[in-house]
Amino acid sequence: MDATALWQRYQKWLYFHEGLGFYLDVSRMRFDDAFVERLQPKFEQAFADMAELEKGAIANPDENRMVGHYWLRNPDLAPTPELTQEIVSTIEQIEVFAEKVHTGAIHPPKAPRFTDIISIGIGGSALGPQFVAAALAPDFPPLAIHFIDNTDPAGIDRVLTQVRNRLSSTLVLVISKSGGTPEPRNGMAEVKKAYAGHNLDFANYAIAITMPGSKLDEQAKSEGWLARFPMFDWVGGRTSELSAVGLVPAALQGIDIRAMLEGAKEMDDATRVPDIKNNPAALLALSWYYAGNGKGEKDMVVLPYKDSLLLFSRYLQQLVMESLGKEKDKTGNIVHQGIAVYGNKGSTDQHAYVQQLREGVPNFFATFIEVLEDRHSPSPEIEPGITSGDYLSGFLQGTRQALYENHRDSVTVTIPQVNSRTVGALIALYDRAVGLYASLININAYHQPGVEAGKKAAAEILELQKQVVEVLQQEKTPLTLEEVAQKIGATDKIESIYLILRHLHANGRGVTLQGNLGQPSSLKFSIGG
Ligand SMILES: O=P(O)(O)OC[C@H]1O[C@H](O)[C@H](O)[C@@H](O)[C@@H]1O
Repeated sequence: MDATALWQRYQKWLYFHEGLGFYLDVSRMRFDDAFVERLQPKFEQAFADMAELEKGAIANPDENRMVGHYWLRNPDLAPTPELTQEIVSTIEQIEVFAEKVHTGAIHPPKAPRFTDIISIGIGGSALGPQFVAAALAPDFPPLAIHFIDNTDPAGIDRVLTQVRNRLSSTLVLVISKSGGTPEPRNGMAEVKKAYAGHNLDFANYAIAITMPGSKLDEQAKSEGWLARFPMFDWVGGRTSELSAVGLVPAALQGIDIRAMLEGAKEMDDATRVPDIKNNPAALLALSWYYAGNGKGEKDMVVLPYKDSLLLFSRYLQQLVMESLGKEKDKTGNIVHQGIAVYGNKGSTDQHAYVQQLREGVPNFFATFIEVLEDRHSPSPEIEPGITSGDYLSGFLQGTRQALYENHRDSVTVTIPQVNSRTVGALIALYDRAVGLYASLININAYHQPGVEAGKKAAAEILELQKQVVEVLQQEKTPLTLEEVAQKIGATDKIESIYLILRHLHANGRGVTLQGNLGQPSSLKFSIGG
């Protein structure tokens, strides 16, 4: 396509939202009108599915749940007045609480103000708060946030070390929808011990964000924690940023949560329009379908040209891959769907893997995120007439062009600046794009059956560990792996037993071994003695 035709195509497909100052350019995806025509019936179905979902249909039948994250930013849409009230009052509660923490009306027992937050959560209970903190927290927030999003002891130590001198003025958010996920449970248990070690009563510092009645909720209630905020059954973890999960940490950091909700609501209104060309989420879903042939054949590389949006790709990774990565479609056919998502930021990534994008395996399409405002103040010139921001902008254009010339397609999302409204809008845009795309390919985007397998296997390993330790504690003489396995009747688990013992040995857990480390079958293990 020559330059004139491409410019025509650019203008033909450019989407602009005036209220948000938001643009979407899909001109560099090479679909033609016939393709759009062909997808039209699927889109009609997708728009209808979304309308049903928003009205409160059981859109997640496998878990028998409604899917209501859109109601969070427009509570009047909720299917019952009770739900509307619940949403409205939770937001008010969050604002009042944050205000009291900021003014010192709520303060730690031995200090006038809270200074820091340790936020404990994983998956959807971490990625949104992390993304939003990096994108929107002021340079000097009223409370500085630190995340524990794993059960890695060294990671936990790192956070506890960062706040070691301020533990007595550090709030702890424990965020878990289910209230039973092992990682945050472990993080909480360790942090609680750290507070006890400093003679601080954890309950005076701890806040639970979880479904009412969950294990975590019960614990918070019985121990009299500082506060509890509800997470609703009908909000999935990966779409929970605009529920208490994201709003509590954001409000505490001084982020304008009303503006985030407003931006999301405006984008929800725009993406409800049942017309592909005038609906930015539909244009994204169309582009994804085109790129990957409706089968995820191409990966989505997300490249925001703005440091503060670095974590957007990670946030999207869960949203897209956990929602779309499914073995079966809704009819039960084996489909192995999904779209792989990765990326960090431009122009940084141009000096890392963009070489492969331009010349290597053509197994991706790019999503550029452009921010029009370089910085809040005027930029100095670093060459006559040229600023650093001009470079950033030039690099984005250059990479988009270089990829296109080599038959690598891209979409470009443009926002005027990174602020609470535009971040809310981005979250809503992708929520809807995922929902629409899921309808196009006929899968349930709102469950995650595959996650359970790993959890179950891990639980079995921990059970096996207890048995292994018990056997070795009873034995007087060192045992080989085979002997251990035989004694517990698990000869098929010999490799697991080896890995368990190697880990215990490396951590001074009383396991001694003799033999050749490079030949596991030569090893003999004992405990104590
Ligand atoms: O918030 P939680 O219930 O602790 O869940 C945390 C995360 O873990 C699960 O394994 C799910 O796959 C995620 O969708 C979820 O966000």
